[in-house]
Amino acid sequence: MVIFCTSIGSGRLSRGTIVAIVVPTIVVVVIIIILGLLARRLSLLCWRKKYQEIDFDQSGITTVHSLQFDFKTIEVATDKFARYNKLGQGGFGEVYKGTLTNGTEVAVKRLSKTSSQGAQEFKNEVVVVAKLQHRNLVRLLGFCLEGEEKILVYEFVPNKSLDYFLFDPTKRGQLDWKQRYTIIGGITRGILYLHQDSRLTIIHRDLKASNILLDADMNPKIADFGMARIFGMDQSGANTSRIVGTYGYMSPEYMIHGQFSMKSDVYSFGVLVLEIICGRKNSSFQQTSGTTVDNLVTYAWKVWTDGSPLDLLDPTISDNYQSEEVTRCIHIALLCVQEDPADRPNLSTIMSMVTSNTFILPVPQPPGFFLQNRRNQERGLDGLESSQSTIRSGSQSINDVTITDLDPR
Ligand SMILES: Nc1ncnc2c1ncn2[C@@H]1O[C@H](COP(=O)(O)OP(=O)(O)OP(=O)(O)O)[C@@H](O)[C@H]1O
Repeated sequence: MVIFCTSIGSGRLSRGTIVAIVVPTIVVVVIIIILGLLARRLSLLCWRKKYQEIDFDQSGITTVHSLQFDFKTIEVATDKFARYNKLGQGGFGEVYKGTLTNGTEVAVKRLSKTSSQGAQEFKNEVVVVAKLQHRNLVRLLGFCLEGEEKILVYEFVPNKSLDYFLFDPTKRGQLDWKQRYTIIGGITRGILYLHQDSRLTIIHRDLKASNILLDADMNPKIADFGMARIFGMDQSGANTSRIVGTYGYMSPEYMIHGQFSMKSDVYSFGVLVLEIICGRKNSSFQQTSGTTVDNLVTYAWKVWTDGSPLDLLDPTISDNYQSEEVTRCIHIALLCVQEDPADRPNLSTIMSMVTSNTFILPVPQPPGFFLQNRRNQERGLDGLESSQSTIRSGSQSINDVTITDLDPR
């Protein structure tokens, strides 16, 4: 450049030479500037796209694409659904543990192939359910839909389910009262979110100990809350001719008349709380005194009215509990299992009852199945509520039972 300038200054370069050098230089500089501007514009565009995606997410629009896993990814994660990865088998299909390539552990639910629901509807439901986020709910991370395969991918919850501890004679000793009380609080928060705090009203319809998973710190996470939606099981009304749920946890009006509502979930919650307190399964609970045989709910009512509620407490819980807390939980459970759904508290009231010891609890009315149970005993139908089997409706059912099949009257 110095030579070039000196040459011009000394007048040694011809006009043609100057043009031949300067013009290409200017062209190159202009091209560099244009490319720089383009690059800047491009990065701005990318940034805006990213921003819009985040914004979309916050406004409630999640793309189906972002939730979709391809079958190959699932196969790799589960080592082709290897037996050693199998976590268990539920009414909807088999569940496997998987590890994604980024190290995230997932639970993969391979749904039975008989669902009648269409692919688009299935995807829509997954998008809706994946939006539900609460620390006491098992998070649905995505799905896979390829050929006949319908797969749901959940966050992996490491400590198995509540029934695994609660109903095992040795393991239930690992759950002290403090933990059980925390678990009751967490389940309450989870159902409150499903019923009232999310943008949807979700009635679980199958609340039970095996659907409560425990995380690394033994905090409860409700599982399977979206299954009914995902399967599109006759969900639109408050009455159904088909019943899904598990005997023993189902409210009388739901089991007998097919009427489900948030109050039928409240009933199941009440049964679950009683199980957590006594460490025994509702379905196998039998307490005989004289000629009467009580199930868990009727026994809880009996000890309550006798003024000895602590008789219900799991004997593996030694002295390390506050009797007012236990009594209060039994009281709340009895309010939840009352015969008339209108008498049962809603979840926000239950939340206040569980968290505040100054909240005045009303006097409970007799529980559902209390009178029913007495009638059944007289008529030799006692085993009716003792089966723990799950009932599913729809084409994927294992026990497709209609109301008339169940009506004990
Ligand atoms: N997200 C998860 N993380 C870890 N384990 C899970 C997860 N989801 C399910 N499991 C385990 O997989 C097994 C089967 O679960 P699934 O929910 O399909 O059936 P279930 O609750 O046992 O029965 P049902 O279908 O009658 O409700 C259970 O042992 C459960 O603990």
